[in-house]
Amino acid sequence: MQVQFPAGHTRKTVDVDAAIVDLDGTMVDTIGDFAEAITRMLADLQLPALPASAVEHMVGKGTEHLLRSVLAHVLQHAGHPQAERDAAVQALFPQALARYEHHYIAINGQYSAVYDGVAQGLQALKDAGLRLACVTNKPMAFTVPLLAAKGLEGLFEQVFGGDSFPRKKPDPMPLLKTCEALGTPPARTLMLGDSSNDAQAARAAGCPVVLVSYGYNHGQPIHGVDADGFVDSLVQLQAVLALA
Ligand SMILES: O=C(O)COP(=O)(O)O
Ligand SMILES: [Mg+2]
Repeated sequence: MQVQFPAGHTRKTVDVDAAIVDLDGTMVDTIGDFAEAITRMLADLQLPALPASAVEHMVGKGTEHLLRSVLAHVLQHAGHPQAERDAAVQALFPQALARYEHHYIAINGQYSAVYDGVAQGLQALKDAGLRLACVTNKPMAFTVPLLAAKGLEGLFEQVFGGDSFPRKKPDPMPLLKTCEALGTPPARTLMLGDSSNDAQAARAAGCPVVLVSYGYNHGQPIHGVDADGFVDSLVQLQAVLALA
């Protein structure tokens, strides 16, 4: 299958055999799940609540990064002096992680929704002969039940989470290991994601990359990210990908 990258970018066409698809912000809008698990965790630790709007900017780099960002934000707004904040985050982290994991597993998928066009767009790729893998920074214990709850698990030959390999996106390792598992060369394996994390991992791995415009990009405009193309819905991939 050939990918014709959309106009407005350096136009090029590449042949691809597979696609690696990100989860949070690309397939499922999970901010509600993150916000709910964080709210319950902070209540357990008797810390002030975090506005849901702050969560979106902290998602995408895995659980540890998320919880450290949440704790630092909450302590800062509680007037905790900067000099002591890192030590306080460090001290609170183990309990925060345990309570967060407990709550996340309990509510996983209940406050989240599959974006429009995801199932249809990915099924069209499969029907055109592309092999599909899911690669997320979300831990596997959250990823597998979420894909199942949203009816997406059957689309993927391989699923890897943030704890599947020693390094997470934006490191290229998860994409390179997935290409190995699929048996497809990186240059013929398209990355579909929603953030600079996905794009940087793809560039470093040598994978072509298309980003969705609707996800979470750490609070930055997505069109500023170095990528080969952008789509507003995964159904638009049908126009971007030409059957070869
Ligand atoms: O950071 C996370 O938990 C998940 O992020 P991703 O699915 O966008 O990789
Ligand atoms: Mg994402």
